[in-house]
Amino acid sequence: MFAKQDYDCVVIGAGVQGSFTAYQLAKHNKKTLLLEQFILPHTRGSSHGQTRIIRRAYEQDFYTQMMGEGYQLWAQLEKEAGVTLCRQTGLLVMGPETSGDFPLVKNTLLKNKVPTVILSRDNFHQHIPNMVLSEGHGALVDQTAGVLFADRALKAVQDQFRKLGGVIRDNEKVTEIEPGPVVKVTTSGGAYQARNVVITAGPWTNKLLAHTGIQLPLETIKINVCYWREKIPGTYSVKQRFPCFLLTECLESREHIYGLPSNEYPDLVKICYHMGSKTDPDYRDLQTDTSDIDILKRCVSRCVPGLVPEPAVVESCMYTLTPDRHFVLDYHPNYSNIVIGAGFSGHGFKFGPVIGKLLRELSLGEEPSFDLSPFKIRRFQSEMKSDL
Ligand SMILES: Cc1cc2nc3c(=O)[nH]c(=O)nc-3n(C[C@H](O)[C@H](O)[C@H](O)COP(=O)(O)OP(=O)(O)OC[C@H]3O[C@@H](n4cnc5c(N)ncnc54)[C@H](O)[C@@H]3O)c2cc1C
Ligand SMILES: O=C(O)[C@@H]1CCCCN1
Repeated sequence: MFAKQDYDCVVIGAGVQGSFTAYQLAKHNKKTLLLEQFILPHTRGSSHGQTRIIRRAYEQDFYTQMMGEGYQLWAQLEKEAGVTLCRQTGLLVMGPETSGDFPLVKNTLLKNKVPTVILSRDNFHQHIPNMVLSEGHGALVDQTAGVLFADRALKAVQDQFRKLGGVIRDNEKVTEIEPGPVVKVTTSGGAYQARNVVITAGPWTNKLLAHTGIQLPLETIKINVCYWREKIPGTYSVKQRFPCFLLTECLESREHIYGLPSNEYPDLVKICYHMGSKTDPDYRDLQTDTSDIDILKRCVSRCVPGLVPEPAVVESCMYTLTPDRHFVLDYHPNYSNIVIGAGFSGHGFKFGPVIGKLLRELSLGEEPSFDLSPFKIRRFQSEMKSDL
């Protein structure tokens, strides 16, 4: 057996949430180990890829308010690391004007005084050329929104963590967790113990929680990340100040469809369906359902006519969904020195710096900076009777 190495805190999983949590713990002078099953960087979880949307446009006040601090913390990391991680583009939100999510988002933005432009049918084309606003749909722009450079951000926060004295061990899969006043963590390459453990294992969360006697109602789905070619190069480019966009629902779909201006791959616009089919994270590519791509083709053809309605590039990513699509940020129900950050339901990246801070606060027994009641495990009581 390996001799056990002592840490104040072990964080399991070096995606965006684990990396920011480890960074926050190291910043607070905790001797911290960040464990990752794959060699970094990797493309097997939820945090890889060039871009993500950052926005304050949400149906719920609590997310809009959390992002108030989110932007400040992203700017702080940019300053510390000396790299650009965000580019402001605005987010165009479109959807049925008086039902579903659109009026909720509009209300949250106005209530929280987020810089927002409400577009009318008359001035829509002047602001947003080459896109179609469907009959009965409203449109607005969250001006604070933009693109986050995801891969660059992950590297930046991991580098800062190391600079603070943190240790990252990649290519080490956690194979056992033994709860207790001191938690013992065994990996494929070593054995560690710590007063506190944080589990941020993304799609693998339930596989890890199995070692601690509980299962959460999480579902992992595969997302087909589609890039669509501009018929005329540059039409939807970030350089032309084309915004990110979010269709709350449309003729082709009741799920959200979202897009980012062409940027990371020349002349290709990323447009995805905010749903996918169930998958086991260890067998992601055996999930070959493409019904989402068929929906996207029809929607792109109608609403974004300057794109070739056939994806030129398809990459893969995963969401870990909770039943209500809100995160899990809580103590383990049976062990107060194990904290869980999971179920980011396809919208967690932008919150990375805030989640890191909140999980650090929970882990160190501090008062959380935001009300965490929407994120408690207790809300799943009916789904997980036997475990609670
Ligand atoms: C296509 C797509 C588009 C998205 N768009 C947006 C967006 O525009 N804006 C936004 O805010 N969010 C977006 N998201 C969501 C966001 O990317 C995720 O919420 C976030 O990346 C989740 O991070 P995580 O750290 O929880 O999970 P992961 O990134 O999956 O990290 C978990 C890590 O734990 C490791 N791990 C698991 N088990 C073990 C083990 N036993 N031992 C060691 N390590 C282990 C994994 O290998 C992995 O690296 C999108 C997601 C996808 C897939
Ligand atoms: O979190 C986001 O901002 C995007 C919006 C649409 C769905 C995917 N995630």
